[in-house]
Amino acid sequence: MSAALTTRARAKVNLSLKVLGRRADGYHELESLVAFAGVGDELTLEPGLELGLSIGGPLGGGLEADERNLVLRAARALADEAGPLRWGRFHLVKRLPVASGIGGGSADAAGALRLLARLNGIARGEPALLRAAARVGADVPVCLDSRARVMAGIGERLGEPLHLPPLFAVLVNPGVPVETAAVFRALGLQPALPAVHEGQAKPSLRAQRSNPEAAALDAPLDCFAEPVLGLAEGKTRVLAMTRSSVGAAPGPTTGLIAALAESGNDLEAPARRVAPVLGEVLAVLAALPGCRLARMSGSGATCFALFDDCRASAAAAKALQKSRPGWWVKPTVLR
Ligand SMILES: C[C@@](CO)(OP(=O)(O)O)[C@H](O)COP(=O)(O)OP(=O)(O)OC[C@H]1O[C@@H](n2ccc(N)nc2=O)[C@H](O)[C@@H]1O
Ligand SMILES: Nc1ncnc2c1ncn2[C@@H]1O[C@H](COP(=O)(O)OP(=O)(O)O)[C@@H](O)[C@H]1O
Repeated sequence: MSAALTTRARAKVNLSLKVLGRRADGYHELESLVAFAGVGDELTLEPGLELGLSIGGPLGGGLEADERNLVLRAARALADEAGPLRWGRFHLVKRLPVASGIGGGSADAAGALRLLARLNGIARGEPALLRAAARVGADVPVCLDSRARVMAGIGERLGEPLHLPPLFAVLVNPGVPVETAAVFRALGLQPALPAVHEGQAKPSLRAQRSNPEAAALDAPLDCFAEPVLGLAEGKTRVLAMTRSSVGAAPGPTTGLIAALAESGNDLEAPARRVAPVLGEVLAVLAALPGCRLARMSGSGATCFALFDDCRASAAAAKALQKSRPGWWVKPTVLR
């Protein structure tokens, strides 16, 4: 019997998130600069004949270890894509809040795929692995190797890994689970009509928008155009951002934060309608001494604050743990 295999399922943080439009199937086209935190869940695979899952950890309480769990869904998806697998029993130590915009479940699914790939000698770039990831959830592909990059499409188009300067952050969750689908619904974009004939006039995204917030979104691209957003374009913009940050005084971290301040998260406003406590979280973070940027990750409700150095982020986390004992507060470095 082989020894147990272990992996870390790191929290994903959407440093910026732009919604470009809604596809005919209802999913939304995004462009997001994603980074990963030092904090995460832990996943172990004990090789054996049966596929199984047990869950522990401080935040594992409300999570069922049944076939709906993303760990088992990922295992089944890989078996569908790659054929019969050697498998075993997973144990998940849940440290990330559930349904919180930092992709804990997606990271667990990606971790399960990595462990099964190791056990079965499946290479990291194997198409079956990537297909299985995309089948399980929009955020799973980017969590496969958990490196900072631009993610586009609905999450299946990934830019090259980026070497961002370290971002000293505090992650905060007020303990209110937020369903991703509810936030996208609250954005209020109508699905695009499917394109029937080549060359046919294509309805603009602007025309689809059914509320003022959505209308305020800047949509330079038509969702029928392929690619919706050349990943190269997104990548160039991020590289320009990090490059300009390198030259900016006093350091790359500060420069990157300044560049990020010019972007935003298009899901923040609809998420605030779904979970009004977000307004309070963001205000509290913005008022922390040394906070350079306060923003929501993904569809919420986890928010992050960025600081110039780790002393400032550690002090802010300490103050927050004291003043808001009911909130989940984690100082971490995003990379
Ligand atoms: C918004 C993001 C940003 O990174 O993060 P989270 O807030 O979930 O962490 C992701 O796109 C979420 O990815 P993930 O959580 O894997 O989404 P899925 O399970 O595939 O989809 C959940 C639901 O969200 C909606 N959805 C999701 C992704 C997307 N690009 N467009 C959508 O409209 C769909 O209604 C879908 O049924
Ligand atoms: N292993 C898992 N960890 C977290 N959530 C899971 C897991 N398996 C299934 N889920 C379900 O997936 C949904 C998304 O969870 P999660 O990835 O934590 O949030 P988000 O997509 O907002 O980042 C939740 O509704 C949760 O019930």
